[in-house]
Amino acid sequence: MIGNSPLLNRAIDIAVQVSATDLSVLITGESGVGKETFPQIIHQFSHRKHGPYIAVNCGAIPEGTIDSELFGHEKGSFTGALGERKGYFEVADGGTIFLDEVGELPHSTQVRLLRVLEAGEFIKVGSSKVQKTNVRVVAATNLNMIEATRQGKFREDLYYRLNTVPIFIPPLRERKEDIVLLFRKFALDFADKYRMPPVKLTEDAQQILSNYYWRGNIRQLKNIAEQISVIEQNRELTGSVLRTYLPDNEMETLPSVFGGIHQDEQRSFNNEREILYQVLFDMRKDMNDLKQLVHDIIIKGGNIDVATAAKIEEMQLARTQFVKQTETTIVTPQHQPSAFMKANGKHDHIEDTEEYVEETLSLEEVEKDMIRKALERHKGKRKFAAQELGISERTLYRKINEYGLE
Ligand SMILES: Nc1ncnc2c1ncn2[C@@H]1O[C@H](COP(=O)(O)OP(=O)(O)OP(=O)(O)O)[C@@H](O)[C@H]1O
Repeated sequence: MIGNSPLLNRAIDIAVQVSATDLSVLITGESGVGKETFPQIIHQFSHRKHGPYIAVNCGAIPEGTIDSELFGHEKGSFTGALGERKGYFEVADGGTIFLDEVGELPHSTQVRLLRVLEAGEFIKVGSSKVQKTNVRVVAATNLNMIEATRQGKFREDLYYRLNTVPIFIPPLRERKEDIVLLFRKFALDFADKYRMPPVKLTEDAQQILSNYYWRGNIRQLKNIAEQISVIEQNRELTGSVLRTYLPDNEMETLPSVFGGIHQDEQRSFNNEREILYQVLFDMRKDMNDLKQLVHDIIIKGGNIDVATAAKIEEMQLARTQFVKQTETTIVTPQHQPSAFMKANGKHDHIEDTEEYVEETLSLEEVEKDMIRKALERHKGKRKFAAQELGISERTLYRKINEYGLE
């Protein structure tokens, strides 16, 4: 865990102290501050460290199945319950369970959870037999739980039971001294991952980085460190280049405006950069697919069978469609050269693409497309898709529902 600010150290101290007890802990803090590391510290420093540790993202499990996931079910207790199943509370007996996004739990599950916390008892879905379990619960949320209890979304008794020991993880902007340290660590990690020299920050870039608002906290910082590590040729990052990576909606918190670029143009520039970034990743994937294809063809003695031919055609089609989408997205409706195009001297190209203007994709469509592709790339695994997209699993879950991508 990187960081040395007094507020972070205090949170770590509390986690270590409380680990020796079996008290419930509620970790709060904005999204992306690093809450997930704390239950692991608590588990590792506790007498339960040789027992199981199970992390559950309550916000990512559909309401209809969460009781069964947490507490198990009996055979035939609902359609599709073909066999008996153990829940996490049974499996984690003797260990620790981490309930992330605990504020998202439905009411029926809150009742069951309260019973486990108070009596160490639970009942499987479809059963009448009371079972015992000895599990330490650590929960986390980025919601205002007092407000949630006031609005009746979260049971007050459960909130106080969970909140026996509260640990607050401060947002990144309140531990400025950690920002450059974290960036260096991520720059080294990504240099290793992409086999490139690490990006280094000039003095003014360090200042800008430290004074930025970081609404998405460490997750956002990590995401930006990755973008920079992949895209920037010059491995010494200056303040003016860094600014182009920081979303403009938080730019007012920076000491000065961009070198003469208008806000709308900057917004458009940022959207385009994200799309180009996506193109780079897609191209890398295509390269790997191609290498695999060539390898398969060589193994088959140079013969291309029907399946391989179909795969090649599919790849060509996907690439043509993506290039077309990308082109239409970066053409502004008023036929104006965008900031990116100006910067790259591609003004002529825009005036030649009138027929594309009507097809311009909305940001929502682009977002939907990116989410669909990320899910495909990770074979439906939301955790990895969310990581690639730089959003939380809960946000991804919400967007999947919103866009009907199930
Ligand atoms: N101190 C740290 N040092 C290095 N990496 C960190 C640190 N804290 C967090 N991270 C990284 O930042 C990212 C976000 O952290 P994490 O998922 O724990 O945030 P969170 O507070 O649980 O967010 P959410 O509420 O959205 O689930 C992760 O990739 C994590 O590995």
